[in-house]
Amino acid sequence: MTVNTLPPEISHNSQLSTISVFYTLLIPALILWYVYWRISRKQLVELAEKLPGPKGWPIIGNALDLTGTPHGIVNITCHSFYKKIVFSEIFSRLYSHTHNFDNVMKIWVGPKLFIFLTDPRDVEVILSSHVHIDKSNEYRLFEPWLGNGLLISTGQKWRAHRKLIAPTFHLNVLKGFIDLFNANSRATVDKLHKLGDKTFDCHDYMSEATVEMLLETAMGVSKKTQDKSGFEYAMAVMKMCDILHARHTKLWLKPDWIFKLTKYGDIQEKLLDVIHSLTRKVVKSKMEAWNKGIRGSTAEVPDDIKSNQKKEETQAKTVVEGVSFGQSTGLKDDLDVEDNDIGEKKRLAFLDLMIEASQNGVVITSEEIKEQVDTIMFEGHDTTAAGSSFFLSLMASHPEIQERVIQEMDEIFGDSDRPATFADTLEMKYLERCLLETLRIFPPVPIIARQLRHNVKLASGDYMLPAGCTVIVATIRVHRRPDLYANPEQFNPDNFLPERTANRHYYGFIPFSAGPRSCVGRKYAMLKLKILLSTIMRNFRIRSDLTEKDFKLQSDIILKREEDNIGQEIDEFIKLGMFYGFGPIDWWWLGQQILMQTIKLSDDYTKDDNKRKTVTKYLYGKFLLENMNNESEAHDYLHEARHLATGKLWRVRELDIGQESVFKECCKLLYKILMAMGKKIAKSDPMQAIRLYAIAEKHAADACIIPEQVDAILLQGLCTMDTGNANSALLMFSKAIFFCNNLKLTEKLCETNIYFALAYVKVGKSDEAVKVLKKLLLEAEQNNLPFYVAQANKFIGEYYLNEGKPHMATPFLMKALEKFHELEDISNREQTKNLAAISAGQELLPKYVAVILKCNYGSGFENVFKINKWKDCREMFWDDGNLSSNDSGQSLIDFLAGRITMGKYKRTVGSRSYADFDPEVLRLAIEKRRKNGRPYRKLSKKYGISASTI
Ligand code: HEM
Repeated sequence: MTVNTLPPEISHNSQLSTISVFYTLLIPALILWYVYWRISRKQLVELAEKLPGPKGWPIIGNALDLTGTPHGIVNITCHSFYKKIVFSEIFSRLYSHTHNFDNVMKIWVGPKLFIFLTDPRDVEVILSSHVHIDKSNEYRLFEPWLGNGLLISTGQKWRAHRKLIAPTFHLNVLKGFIDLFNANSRATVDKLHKLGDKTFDCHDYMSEATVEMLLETAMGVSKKTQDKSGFEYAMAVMKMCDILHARHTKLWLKPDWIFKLTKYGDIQEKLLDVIHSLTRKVVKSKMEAWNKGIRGSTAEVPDDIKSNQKKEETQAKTVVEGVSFGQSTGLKDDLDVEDNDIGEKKRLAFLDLMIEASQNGVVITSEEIKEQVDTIMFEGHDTTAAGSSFFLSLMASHPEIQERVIQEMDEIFGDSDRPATFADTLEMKYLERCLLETLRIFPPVPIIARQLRHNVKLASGDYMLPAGCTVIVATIRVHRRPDLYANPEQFNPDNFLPERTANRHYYGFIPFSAGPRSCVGRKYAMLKLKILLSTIMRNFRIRSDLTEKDFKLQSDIILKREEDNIGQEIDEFIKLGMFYGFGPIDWWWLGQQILMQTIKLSDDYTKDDNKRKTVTKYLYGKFLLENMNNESEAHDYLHEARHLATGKLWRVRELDIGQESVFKECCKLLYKILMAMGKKIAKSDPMQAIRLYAIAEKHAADACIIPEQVDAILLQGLCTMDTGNANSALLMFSKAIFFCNNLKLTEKLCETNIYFALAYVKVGKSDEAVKVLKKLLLEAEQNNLPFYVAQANKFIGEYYLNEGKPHMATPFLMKALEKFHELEDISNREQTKNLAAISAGQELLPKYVAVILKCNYGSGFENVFKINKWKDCREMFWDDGNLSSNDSGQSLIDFLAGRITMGKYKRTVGSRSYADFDPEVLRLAIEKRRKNGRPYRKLSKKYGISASTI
């Protein structure tokens, strides 16, 4: 041991000096690193200095602009039109910076240089190039999810796979999907009808619909391939996007090793499990169909929709150009190749083609297929879900425009509810303009990032972008340029009148990007959106309490609308309810009122997948149980909360509740309630108690509380024994033993073994019981569990006593007595003392009787007392003690009385039972007779000891 002999102030000073040495070394090290970095990246730094951008700090640059909450709200005013748009904090900071710089803006985030482009001429330089196709490092975070799929890959791999995949989204392939688009759109409308007049978040429904359509079309499998709806997958994708967004904005989360140590790492793993399990199922199911010779989608199309297929096929040669399918007028890419360029073989849908390619050669491996399926599932669903949700929101906030869309639908379809055909989609001119305008004002992919390997000269001015920087094409800013769109912040479908689009720069509208790395799914997206949205508009009028200026945008990977205020309000209520209901102040009645109101408020709130509703019901159930002792009502609330939380990964930690998951917490409380209910009725109605314990057991298993699960099994076993079915009880106890052994629950194992032995006794297998007890004794001794050592000894002793082998019983009982005494377990100690006394007594009894028989006639009893006195306190055998006053005689009587009280161990001597002795009477009688000088004879006779024998 070392002793610090320095006085405290000296020790403190030495700590200070260590810290100051550290800083003295750190600061020059940082300066040196900075100088080295500037020299090694001289060209990058010099070219960057010529670019405009907001002022930053030394070393960290503008990194502070990227801190803050992605969901925090600030109001900003756009420079020219004074129209308020509410964006999230980071998003709005960057967005407003871009207004201060005309076409180009640079920011430094530590050593990383980002350059934002907003001029379509510059955007063209980057996007039309076959050289600048590398994605920026930020896309690396997608890798655990999307692998090296089309979105992320580069170089030869990207080129080869793009060539393979692009034709699978050719218009002629897409026309074959129309029936499925119609069928799924109808299914969505049916779901919406069921909601009646309720307000709901359309994004959830759009997400589910787009996932299911992708599965049935591009993947060619039935949506029934997965057990659950597309909703679960869509929610997992949304949460994954939140995590990726957090990693983009919280710089310390970027290194993988730190990320994995955080809660985000854990959550990501679980989400990827949900996502990848769907992909695996999809590929497996398609592979099986392929091996059976089935090509095309295996999804079923209802008959009334199928009937249009023939008519559609005759229109297959229609060639469509222009904005109808998302491309700017005049631009062509690899998706726009003519029909004749596509051989019959290439006109397979996406996953069919992938599987064929993997079987016919080395073009693509099965791992690569999985990566591409993940990529298409993500890119194809979240983007269209966002686009369609924005469309519906805008319809609601512009009723006059909505009416024009509905009017167009009436003109095309009249009163018929027939499914839409491809020709119909070409007729939907106004809806199409509304859709394009939606994608302009709220582009689902708001920015595109590329890594530059070479210097690039810009077209808009005398600027050079240095190799090594990240270029960001700020689509959302390009789309809101006043020189391209009059009143750019205004939703105006006429921006896409043919005469206006014809005069606009090709790269002034790029929701799907453009050039060689443009979106492969743009035609697919447009066709699907037209069918889905037209079906909805033919069935509903959309209303919303929000106007466009209330929209809050989330600076996410995919642009989305922020959560509304109701969710936040419920969160606040929950916190208040918890504070008053469970807090330190005794205001539970206020807590109860708040929780009851929160239940009402959250009952109709379904857009968070019922999370808040579930949490509130859970809290109220807990309140009723803990504060009101109202088990049955608490049970109902908790049961409902548990049901709603089943299969959900909700962490209630965000709401400061601090449990692992609502589901598990509900199960724990339900377990408690059912066990308590069971115990209350176990005596009067053991059958019902068994049922309650069985449900409690299931809850304990769900909550992963195994010792509690074992308790529930033990109680089932005990009740089963009470019903006289000891054989079933044995089975239950062996189940409990199995759990205890597996999980090394030694103490529980000991307890269970005691019940196990008891059940053996009940079925008449006492020898088995004693084997179990001996094993238990060993186990308890090895694990130093004195209570179970005592219990085992006691029961083994009792067993031998019952067997009529007191000489074997006594050592065990004496050991048990000693242990209970040490443990100060009074009740067990007293019981064991009696047993030990009986056992020892039984051992000695024949000897006592023999001695009495040997004693002479007149003093038989006196001698018995003397023997006993000698046994207890080693008094001289020949000393004539005073029987009436000392306790030696009393101890014999007690001994006899002990046997009498223990009843079950009673033995008879001669013709009389010891049970007939009244110790007090006996003592007084002996005393009296002795004093009268007529000792013992009659008394002996009275108590059945015959005079002749004596
Ligand atoms: C409204 C709907 C959609 C929008 C706004 C959209 C937008 C975009 C954008 C802007 C890019 C370029 C991203 C970048 O370079 O960082 C892109 C790429 C991509 N999109 Fe889409 N997309 C949509 C729908 C779809 C659909 C439905 C699919 C598939 C079925 C799809 C598949 C892809 C793929 C695979 C890429 C990567 C292409 C490559 O790098 O070669 N997208 N999308």
